[in-house]
Amino acid sequence: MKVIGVVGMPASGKGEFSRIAQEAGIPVIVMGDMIRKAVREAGLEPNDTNFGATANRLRAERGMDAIAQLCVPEIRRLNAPLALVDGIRGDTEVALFRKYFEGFTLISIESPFEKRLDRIAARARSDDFTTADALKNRDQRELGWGLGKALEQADIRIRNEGTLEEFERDVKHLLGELRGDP
Ligand SMILES: Nc1ncnc2c1ncn2[C@@H]1O[C@H](COP(=O)(O)OP(=O)(O)OP(=O)(O)O)[C@@H](O)[C@H]1O
Repeated sequence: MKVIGVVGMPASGKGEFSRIAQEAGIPVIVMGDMIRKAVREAGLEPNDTNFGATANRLRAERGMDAIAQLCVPEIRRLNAPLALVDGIRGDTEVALFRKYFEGFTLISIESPFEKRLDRIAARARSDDFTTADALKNRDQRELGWGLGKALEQADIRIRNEGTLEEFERDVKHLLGELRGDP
C-alpha cells in the first residue's frame, strides 16, 4: 500500500486536504484523533491545554514518535492502495513512517500566518483561539516538536493561499497523480 502524509503549520489546511482526500475515496488516519482519544480516556476536558499536555505526556513516555507508533497498525488495518496520514508534527514521525511504509510521500501545505489567523477566527473550534499571540504560541509549540524539520523534508509542496475552490482543485489534481489516475 502507498501511504502519504500531510504536514503544515496550524490552520494551514490539513483538515481540508483530508476532507478532499476522503471525498475522493482515500481513507484518512488523523493523528490528532489519537490524542483526542487519549484526552477522552483520561477524563479531561477537550481543550488546547489538555491536547498539548497529553501529546507531551505520550511523547515523554514512548518517545517523540509516540503518536505515529499508534497510527501504524491503524493504517495497516485499512489495507487500502492509497492512504493518508493527517497531522504529522515532527521529523521523527516522518522517519518512522518512511521506515514502515516503503515509498512514503510527505506533502507540506504552505499558508501564510495572516491567512491562517483569519481562517482560525472564522472556524471557532473548541481548541481554537483568535489572537495573533495565541497563534504565535501554538506555532512555537509545534515548531518545538520538530515541525520545522518535518516541513523541510517534504517531498511535495502545495500552496493554500487562495480560495478553497482553488485549493480543492490543486489537491484533487495532486491526489490523482499520486494514485496514478489516467
Ligand atoms: N483556502 C481556504 N479558503 C478559505 N478557508 C480555508 C481555506 N483553507 C482552509 N480554510 C479553512 O480554514 C480553517 C483551517 O483549516 P483546517 O482546519 O483545514 O487546518 P488544519 O491545518 O487542519 O488546522 P489545525 O492544525 O489547527 O488542525 C478551516 O475552517 C478551513 O475550512
